[in-house]
Amino acid sequence: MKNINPTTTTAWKALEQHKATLAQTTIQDLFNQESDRFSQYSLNFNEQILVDFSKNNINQDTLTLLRQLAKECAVSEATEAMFTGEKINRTEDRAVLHTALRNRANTPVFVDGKDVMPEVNAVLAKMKAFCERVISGEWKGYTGKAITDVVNIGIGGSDLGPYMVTEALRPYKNHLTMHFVSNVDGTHIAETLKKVTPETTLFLVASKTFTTQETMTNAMSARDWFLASAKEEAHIAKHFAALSTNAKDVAKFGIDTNNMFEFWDWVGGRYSLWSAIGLSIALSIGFDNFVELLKGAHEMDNHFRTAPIEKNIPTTLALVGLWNTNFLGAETEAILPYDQYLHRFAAYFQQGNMESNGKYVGRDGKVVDYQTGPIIWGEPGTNGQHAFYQLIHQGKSLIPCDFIAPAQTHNPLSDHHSKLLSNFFAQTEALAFGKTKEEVEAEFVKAGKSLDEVKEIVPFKVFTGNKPTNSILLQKITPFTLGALIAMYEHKIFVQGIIFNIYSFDQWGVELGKQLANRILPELADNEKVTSHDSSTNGLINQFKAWR
Ligand SMILES: O=P(O)(O)OC[C@H]1O[C@@](O)(CO)[C@@H](O)[C@@H]1O
Repeated sequence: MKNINPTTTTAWKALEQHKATLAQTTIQDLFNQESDRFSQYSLNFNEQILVDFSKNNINQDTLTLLRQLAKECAVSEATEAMFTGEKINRTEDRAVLHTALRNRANTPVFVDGKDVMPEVNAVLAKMKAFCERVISGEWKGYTGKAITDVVNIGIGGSDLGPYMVTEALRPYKNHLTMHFVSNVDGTHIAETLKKVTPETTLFLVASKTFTTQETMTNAMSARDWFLASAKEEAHIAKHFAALSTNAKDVAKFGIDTNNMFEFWDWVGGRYSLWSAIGLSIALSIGFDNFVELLKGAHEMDNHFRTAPIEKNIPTTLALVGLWNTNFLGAETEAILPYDQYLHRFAAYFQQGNMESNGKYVGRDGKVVDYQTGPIIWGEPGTNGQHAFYQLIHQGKSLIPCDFIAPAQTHNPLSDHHSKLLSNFFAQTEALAFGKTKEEVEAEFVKAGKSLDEVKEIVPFKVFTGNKPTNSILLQKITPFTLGALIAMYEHKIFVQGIIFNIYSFDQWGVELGKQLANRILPELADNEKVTSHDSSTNGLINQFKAWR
């Protein structure tokens, strides 16, 4: 993979110049100039996902320069390197092949000279057989009863993806009740165990490394809780399975390695829902629907790998996003799904984006002098409208937003969906075009007010507009379209990471906190005064000890 500082490219310098030429142009101006702007600045995936990026402060020159930037930063070459198993995760010396997990074409994918597809397919077959046994009731617990509840114990990529997808695809779920435990706060496992019974509960211990403190602690507590009823360790095999790359520690924990669903070090945690980590998804919606999820992602992979840059959806979103952050100064991006089932979608891509591109050191080992990954946040619409949209509309921060909605709802109740979608359409219209002083005054006059009596309130009711948004309209949220949507965002993040010239697939930034927590943990074992830290940390620890 090449090592190119983007700011040294011709395109980046030209974009800096170009920014000045657009500085006085609003989104309203752009729409006035280009009557068919929607058709010029929207793309369609599989006749199932429409991506409208027209409500951004960009014109064709912007896109031309951004595409030139992608080319100068060798995005295509980096894409091929990823798909073909090159070890692009250099600091961990690993390939990055979440795409192989959903490679429904089954074309060979080589890592260290070995085609990984046979083992990928073997694990999928094992997952399928396991799901069929548990869902059908053939799999019995230690008292001979069928499983009714599944508890996924994991954190980060071993939790967020499975949780988000099972929630997003609730319309496809079967009789099994899914639970997700992640936080080491005892409340999380305690509240969950109140809802389940040992004899009908299956625990999935999901951990790529099988060493993560939170997951191991929760798994041990679940094991203790289970054995308090089941008594015999032999019964664990009927109620615990492991999703991991680490067979040694799985066996040490006491889980039968026949109940271990393996994946590999070339699967990043935040890209692992397509792997054995997705077992809870397959148990919840059935293996066939899980395959549909894989198929959707695979189709998006093919699109990303083959579509010309002008039609390439992930690349376009990456470039427009980079324009908003690195040239227009946005520091965050909001993901606003107008679909309650997608209530964990933004949270999922907080890890997906921020753990991938929240880096300050470039691939050359030097500190970069430009913005890298944006802060990702968001909540479902219309709730966000009653919480934080005030700032998006009239605040001083530039907050590009992705609005996502399904044309078809799974719950056609009364006129709910029309109201939801009317808000979805209205928000991007309001953010783009605002409301002028003249329009505000005209409304007051129409209501019988004189301009003199309203002149003080008018400024507060003016909306500048000119706020960039993308609108992503899905025909319907199905396993297939959800898989494509997730893969679309994965590849957007990948393209930005390549242009940022950073390594997107390691996460060294999560290590220091863990290291210091492991140092402090033994200090909490007694009530001795702590003096080994700075005065703040000492003070906090000692007050904790005094109060507990
Ligand atoms: O799956 P595991 O190995 O338990 O890791 C859980 C999560 O912890 C991390 O913060 C890495 O330490 C995430 O990258 C990862 O998804």
